[in-house]
Amino acid sequence: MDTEKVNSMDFGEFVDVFGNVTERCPLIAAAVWSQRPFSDLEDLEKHFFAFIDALPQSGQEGILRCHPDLAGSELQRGTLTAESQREQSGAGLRSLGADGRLRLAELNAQYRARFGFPFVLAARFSDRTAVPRELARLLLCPSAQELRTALGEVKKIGSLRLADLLRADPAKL
Ligand SMILES: NC(=O)NC1=NC(=O)NC1=O
Repeated sequence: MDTEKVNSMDFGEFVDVFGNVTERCPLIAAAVWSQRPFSDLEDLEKHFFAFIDALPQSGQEGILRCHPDLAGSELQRGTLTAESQREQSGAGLRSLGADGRLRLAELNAQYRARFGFPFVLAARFSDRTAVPRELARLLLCPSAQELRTALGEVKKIGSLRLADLLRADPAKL
C-alpha cells in the first residue's frame, strides 16, 4: 500500500485499516487521520507516536491497560485481537505449559501491582523464555522510567503492525 492510497482513504476506511495499530485504541487512528496527507509512511508512523507522546500520563497508562496480558486469560480464551493472537503465538506463548502460564500470571500481577499498569512488551521481538526473564528483571530493579519503557514497547508493536499493513496488497483492502 502506498502513501497515495493511504491519503485517499476516508475516515471510516482509515480507521478500519489502522484502528488496531495501537492495541484496542482506534481513537488514535481517528486522530491521526485528521493529520493527512502524509508525506510518506514514516510520517504516518510519526503521527501515531506523536499522539501517544502528547497524552497526559493518565492517557498513556490507559493505552497500556488496553493491552492483553502476555499468555493471559485472553490467550487461553481465544478472545485476543487478530494481531495480538499472531504476536503472542509467534513468541511461543501458546505452547507454554501450565506452570509457565502460572508463573507469567503471577509476574504480571506483581508488575501491575507495582506500576499500576500491565507489562507490555513487543512479543515479536521476544520469546517464551525471554518474557518471564524480562518481567522478573523489571520487578527486581523498578525504574522511574517504566512508563516510558512500556510506551516504547507500544511503539515497537505499532511499527510492526504498520509495516504489516503497508506491505499488504491494496487489492485485499
Ligand atoms: N501485554 C503485552 O505486551 N501484550 C502484547 N504484546 C504484543 O506484542 N502483543 C500483545 O498482545
